[in-house]
Formats: sequence, structure tokens, C-alpha cells
Amino acid sequence: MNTASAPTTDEPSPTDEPSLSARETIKALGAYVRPHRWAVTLGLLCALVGAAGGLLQPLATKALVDRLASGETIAGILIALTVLVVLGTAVEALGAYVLERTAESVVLAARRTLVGRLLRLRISEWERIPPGDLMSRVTSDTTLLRAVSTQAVVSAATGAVAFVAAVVVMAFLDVVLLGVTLGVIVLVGGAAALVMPQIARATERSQKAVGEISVGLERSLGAFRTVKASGAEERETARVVAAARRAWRHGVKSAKWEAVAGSADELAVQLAFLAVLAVGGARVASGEIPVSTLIAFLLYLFYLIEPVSKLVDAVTSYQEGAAAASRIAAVERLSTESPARQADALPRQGTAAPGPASVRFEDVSFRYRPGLPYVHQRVRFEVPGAGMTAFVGPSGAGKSTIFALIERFHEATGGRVLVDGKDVRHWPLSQLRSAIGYVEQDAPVLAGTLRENLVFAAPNATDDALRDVLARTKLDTLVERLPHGLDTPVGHRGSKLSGGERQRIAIARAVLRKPRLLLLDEATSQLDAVNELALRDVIADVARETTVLVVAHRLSTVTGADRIVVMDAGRVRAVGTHEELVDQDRLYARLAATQLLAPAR
Ligand SMILES: Nc1ncnc2c1ncn2[C@@H]1O[C@H](COP(=O)(O)OP(=O)(O)OP(=O)(O)O)[C@@H](O)[C@H]1O
Repeated sequence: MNTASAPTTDEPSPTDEPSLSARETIKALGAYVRPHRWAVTLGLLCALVGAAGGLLQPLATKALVDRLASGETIAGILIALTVLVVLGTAVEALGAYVLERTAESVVLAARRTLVGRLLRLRISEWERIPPGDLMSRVTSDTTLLRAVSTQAVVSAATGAVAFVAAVVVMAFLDVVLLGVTLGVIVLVGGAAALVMPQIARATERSQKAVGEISVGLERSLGAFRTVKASGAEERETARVVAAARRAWRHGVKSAKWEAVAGSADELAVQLAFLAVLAVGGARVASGEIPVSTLIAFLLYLFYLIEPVSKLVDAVTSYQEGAAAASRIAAVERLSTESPARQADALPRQGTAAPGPASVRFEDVSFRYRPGLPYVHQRVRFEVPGAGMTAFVGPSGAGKSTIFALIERFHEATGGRVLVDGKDVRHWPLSQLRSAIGYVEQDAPVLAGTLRENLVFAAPNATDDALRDVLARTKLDTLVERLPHGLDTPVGHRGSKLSGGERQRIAIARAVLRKPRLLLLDEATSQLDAVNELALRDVIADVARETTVLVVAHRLSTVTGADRIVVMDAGRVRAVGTHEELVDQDRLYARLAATQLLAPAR
């Protein structure tokens, strides 16, 4: 089996969206350049000064030849020529620096905008697109903006100015020879223009493949132990290498077209040289023009190489930049949540808490995407402020989705979700989330120190609050054991911690936020007896002053709950206490008796 040809992802990617039109591309690129227009202008002026210096050189040479012919001294002209060369080079170097610096600033601005957008993406968008693809747009595609946003602008402008200036001077020298020159250039240039769109296409495909490399790596490195345990190193390597090969193939294709386009300028001038030599030679022989005019004209012809190649470079960079701009614009089109104001997004520490929040679901229907089956069908329940409510039911019943709707990660398809009697859609998003502490089922821990992880949701938490939470979640013994206490790094995704420790850290993080509503999606894995007891106590303790909703997988959690909501296939079947439900609800009685809920210790 040829695993190397396996696709790196089945997920659709934003690259599947149509590319930008030429107008949209220019508008998008213009938006990157606009904030740096003065720097680009300075770079342009420097380049123009350099080009003007170059333009004067053939004239000075003509004067030098004429003086030599008439026996005059040439020292003055030689000095003038030297000064011209040195000054021209210095100004060009300054211009190049200004442009490179500006190009880096354009890349920075694009990355800043993209990162800002990525972290505000709606969850539905984030679920749709592999993170590796998004990452490669921030890291790799933005670098392609470097050339197009500055150097290409300047190359196009200076190339055009120098080209027109040379053509004007050449027209003064001899119109016939100019006609011959332009004829050849237009012919070769027209042929080269045909390959330009191929560069954009190959670049876009190559960048897409680079994105697939990131997607593949992210997939394998994100499940590293599973890859090793499954003996899948070679298969996973082949997947990523297949994407790398695609990137290579399209990169080579782009290089081929760029080589064709890049040699066109040289070819045009060389052919024009031969034509001018033939026609000009005949005109010199017939006495229509002096030999110095032919020499000057030929020098201008070679001078043309630079502006023409600059124009070709500009168009080539534009093609590459257009491919990158399309991929970046695709991210900019993804829908985001409204920007959180930092002040709103954090819980208010030290101020009088407005008390536990109430939650109500009014005939909520929900499906993750049009075309998918409904996960919730007319879900209805009410949770008053404070106390613990447990959600139980078979796997896939829609319990965790309840939390996603309260957090407004997704919006109800029908009905209303109310927090404190107010529809969550009418809450400012950041304020809604600042009232909630949320512990995901897989209790993610971020790379960084233990302290950073604990205060992640409440950066202003005091040391006293931190100590208190550590004691309540029985993490204080872990802190004592760690070599650098709270400042010990926990590894990538908390890989240096045990599953139970990660879970307690996630709970401590949520509790430290002093939420008015705590959403706890209990891990399905078993904890040891000590851990489980510790967690139960913490939750019971928190439930005295906060509304706690738990997706429960353990009977020990459920038995202590003030109310239990039994869910099945997206519907609420029954609500009651453990004692009531054991008698009244067959599903609950069965769940309580079987392995779905572990027996109480
Ligand atoms: N992001 C998503 N996109 C599409 N479908 C989803 C998504 N998340 C969950 N689902 C589907 O929605 C249904 C309900 O999922 P949910 O996670 O709410 O169930 P649950 O009752 O919490 O299950 P468990 O007890 O196994 O955690 C499942 O069939 C699941 O496959």
C-alpha cells in the first residue's frame, strides 16, 4: 500500500474557498502597505536616486567618448562618474534597508492580526479547520507578504520610471532603433506574461501543502504516545513526508515558471541588442547616425535590463503575494466572536459577589451543523442559584453539549438558554464567561509552570486565595514535592503530571476564578479513592456558595447532588434526587446499578 499518497487530512480547509480576484488581492495587499506608505516612499525615493545615477552613466560615457575623439581631457568626467557611482550605491543601500525593515513590519502586522483573529474564532470554525493549517498561515504565508508589500512596489515604480526615462532618452538618440527595441521587448514580454498566473497557482498549492505538513505534524505530535504505542511512526512519517513532497513538487513548478519569467528580460534585451546592432550598424554605415549614438543607444539597451528585470520581479512577487494574500484572507473571513474586553473577561476580584447564578433551558433544540442530527430536542430544566446539579445519561446523550450552550461556544438552534433569567445571547459574551468556571472533561493543562496554570483564569488572584485553593484541592502536597514548587514547569500539555493531578489543577483553576456558576465535566476515567473523595469534598464545598453543574460519571458524585437531570438521546427524561430517581426512572436505576456510574466507595 502506498501510504505516502494518503491525504493528510479529511477536514475541509479554508483553502478550498475561492481565491481572491485581482482587485481584491490588490486591495488586500494595499491594506498591508498603507500604514507604511512613508517608509515605502522613502525607499522608493532612494531607489529612484540610485536609478537616476545609473541613467546618467551612459550619457557621461558618451561625453567621455566624444572628448576622447576630440582629444580633450577626461579627468573631470572620470571623477564625476566615480562620485555618481559611490553616491548612487550608498543611497540604494539606505533604500534597501528601509524597505527590508518595512517588509518585516508588514509581516509583523499581518501575524499580529491573524493571531488576534485565531484566538477569537468561533468554536464551530475552530472545529472545522485543523489547527496546523491555521498555524502555517500565521508562520509561513505571512513571510510571502514580505517581498510583495515593499520591494515589489518599489521595483514596479522604479522599474517603470527608469524604463520610461531610458525610452525617452533612446527616442532622442534614434527613433528607428527604439522602434526595433520595443518591438522585441513587447514580443518576448507578451510570451513571459502567459506564465505568470502559473506562478500564483503553483505558489498557492505549495503553501497549501506546507499547511498540510503542519496539520500532519500536529496530528502525530499531539498524540505522540499513541503513535509510538501503535507502532505508527513510519506511517505517520510517510503522511507528513507526502505533504512535504507535494510542497516540493509545487515549489519546483513555481521555480520553473519563475526561471522562465526571470530569463525573459535577459532574452528580450539580448535579442534587441542583436536587432539594434544589425539595424544600427546599417544606419552608421549609411551615415544616418554617428557611431557614438549607436554606442550610447546600446549602453541604454543594457541599462534597460535592470528596469525590465525589476518589472518582471515585481510581477513575480505579486503572483506569490497574491497566493499568500488569498490564504490569509480566508482566515480573515472566518467568523469570530466579539472581542473580549480584558476588564470584562476576568472575574471581579475583591468586589461583593452578586451570588450564585441560576440556569434555565427552555425547550432548547440544537444541532452542531445543518444536516447533522439534533443533539438536543426540546430540552427543558431549571437550576436555581447554588447547590449541585448532576447530569447523567448514556454516552452521547448530549450532556456536555449543555455546557457548550451555557458558555455560548455554540448557540441554540431553537428555544432559549437563560443565565440569571437572561438569554445568554443578550449577555455581553465576556461578562457571561467571566461569571463561569469551566472544567473540560480532558482537563487541559497548558505548557508553563504550575502557578501559570492555576492563575490562568484569574491572573489577579492573591497568594492567600491560591494557598486556600491548593489546600482544598489537595494540591499542596504535590507543590511540596515538586523541585521548584509552584514554579515547576508542568511540560507540554501537563505531560509531567498524573491524570488525577491534571484534573485537580483544572478544578483549582476554575475555583480560583470565584465563579458564580461552575461547570464541571467529570473525567470518565477512574480516580483513586483518595482523589475522588478529595474532589467530592471540594465540589460540595464550592456548591455551598456557587451553582455547580456536573456532568457526572461516578455514582459518588451523583448521590451528593441536590438534583439529578437524567438525559437520554437529547431529551430530559427525569429530574429528581438519587432516592427519587432510583424508584421512579428505569434508565437511572439501571445506570446507577451498572458500570456507567461507578459504585460508591
Ligand atoms: N463538535 C461537535 N460536532 C458535531 N457533533 C458533535 C460535536 N460534539 C459532540 N457531538 C455529538 O453530539 C452528541 C452529544 O455529545 P455530548 O458530548 O454532548 O454527549 P455526552 O452525553 O456528554 O457524552 P459522554 O458522556 O460520552 O461525554 C454526540 O453524538 C456527539 O457525537
